[in-house]
Amino acid sequence: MKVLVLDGVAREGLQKLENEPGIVLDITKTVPEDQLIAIISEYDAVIVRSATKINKKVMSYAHKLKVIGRAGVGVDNIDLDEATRQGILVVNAPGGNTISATEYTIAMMLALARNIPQANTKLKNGEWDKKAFMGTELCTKTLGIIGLGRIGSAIAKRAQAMEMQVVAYDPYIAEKSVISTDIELVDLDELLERSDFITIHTPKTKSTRHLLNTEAFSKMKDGVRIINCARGGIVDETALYDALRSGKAAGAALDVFEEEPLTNSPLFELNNVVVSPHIGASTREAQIKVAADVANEILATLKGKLVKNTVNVPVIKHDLIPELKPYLKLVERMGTFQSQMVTARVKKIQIRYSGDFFKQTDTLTAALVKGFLDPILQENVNYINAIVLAKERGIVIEQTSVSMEEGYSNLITVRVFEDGCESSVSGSLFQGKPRIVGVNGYRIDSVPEGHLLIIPHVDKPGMIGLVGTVLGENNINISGMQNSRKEAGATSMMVISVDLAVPDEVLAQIKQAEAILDVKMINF
Ligand SMILES: NC(=O)c1ccc[n+]([C@@H]2O[C@H](COP(=O)([O-])OP(=O)(O)OC[C@H]3O[C@@H](n4cnc5c(N)ncnc54)[C@H](O)[C@@H]3O)[C@@H](O)[C@H]2O)c1
Ligand SMILES: O=C(O)CC[C@@H](O)C(=O)O
Repeated sequence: MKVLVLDGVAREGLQKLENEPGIVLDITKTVPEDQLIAIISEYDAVIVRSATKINKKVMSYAHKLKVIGRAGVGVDNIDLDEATRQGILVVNAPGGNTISATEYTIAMMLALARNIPQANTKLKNGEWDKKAFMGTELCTKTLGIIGLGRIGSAIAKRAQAMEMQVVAYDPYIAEKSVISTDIELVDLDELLERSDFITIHTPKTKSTRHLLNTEAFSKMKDGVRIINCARGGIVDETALYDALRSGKAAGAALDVFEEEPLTNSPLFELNNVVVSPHIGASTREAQIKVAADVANEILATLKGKLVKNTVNVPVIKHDLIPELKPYLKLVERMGTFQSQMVTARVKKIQIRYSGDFFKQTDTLTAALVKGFLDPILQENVNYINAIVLAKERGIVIEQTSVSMEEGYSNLITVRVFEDGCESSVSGSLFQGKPRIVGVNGYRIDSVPEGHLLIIPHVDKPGMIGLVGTVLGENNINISGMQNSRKEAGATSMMVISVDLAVPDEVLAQIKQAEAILDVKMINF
């Protein structure tokens, strides 16, 4: 397996990956896109910081790529939709640089309040100018934090230690009680109206792009100071420039920009703007932590283990992995079972989870759909792209969860709706091992391994013997057999485990027998 490491990711953090037998690490600086395209096809994994763009074009050359690792939080340099479409896992290292980015933001706020960079430059240019640098205290001032996640809440703690009043806007935090009681959660307009300093700590998304635009600036206090150490483009740079020129804003500190790298901007001409080249996470500690975190994720992915910090598939909590693993196997097998039962165009797959599935039903559904599509598609289907591929084929995926039922502590039932018909399979675990416990409403108990024959037939004497004889004559050994009926004399369901795949002509021989309604062979 080959891993390409770009953008100067800290080597000290990569030791685990480097020492892993069977993994070759190529570590290099940021390379231009044409060079990346020329080499990317060799690699199973790539690790980047924020400089390299892993876009659709790069991915179209990345034939072996299984995982993209981001040594940091923001993944806006990676085309997530395309990665998902191609079944490439994207992982990141979200916590490793929180403290560094937090401390840097506080440093920027102080630099802004006290004109430290400007005073430094003037004195080094030979001017002792005490009068030019009248600053402002932070104590008692109101800090507005937009985005109260890892960094936003760490900023709040530090700002409170400096006796600032903290207000915050984060529409995804519902309860005041989940955060520090001293942080006042307000709506955006109130934050804009009340804050002396505004700092942004959201990702860049459709809803945060140009969140601070001309209209937002018009609602702010005169003399407001803006800090953006999150992502360029959350502040509209033109609107900011106008606010600084008009005196509406007294200053801005920016670590991030709409276009990066950036060496020339009207903002750089303004004396009350402090800038830096996206270095909020640039400390040795943070870089070693994010490199080590992402290396662990890459290693887990390449070794086929479950991964914690996934960006484009639902996250599985590490401590749930042992519990979840047998269910993942079960649902994948159930999906494979169902795709081989299909006789007409599939319209909908409906999954019903009864019992406690650790709130991981999205992951289980992805595994089930993977199992369903895998036998019928040429392209690589995995947990990442399975749902997207199903939707592209017009298949509706529905899932519901209910509490325990039917005597099973955990039961999963999949119904597949086809043009004019439907079929179902139920599964559960027995002593930690997957079992098929129902087919089209018939109770059975079969191990989903090897080959299963599914034979609905009229409930009358001699049917089991008939099928057993045909299989025996063709030297096919039966390793398990179940027969189930709903009522006497109606239809029964025979489920037979066989040691070998049954040839088509033998299936046809069984099928033509009187009272046999159908024969399907399911291969796992
Ligand atoms: N300058 C740097 O070098 C540097 C370093 C680390 C992180 N970052 C950036 O800092 C930002 C925050 O990182 P984090 O680790 O705290 O992320 P996080 O995911 O922990 O927190 C983000 C918060 O933003 C909130 N949010 C999302 N959309 C919002 C909206 N429309 N309005 C208000 N709040 C919204 C979320 O609810 C969440 O609480 C990210 O953009 C990250 O890329 C920059
Ligand atoms: O890696 C970097 O240099 C930037 C990191 C930061 O922007 C992040 O989102 O984690």
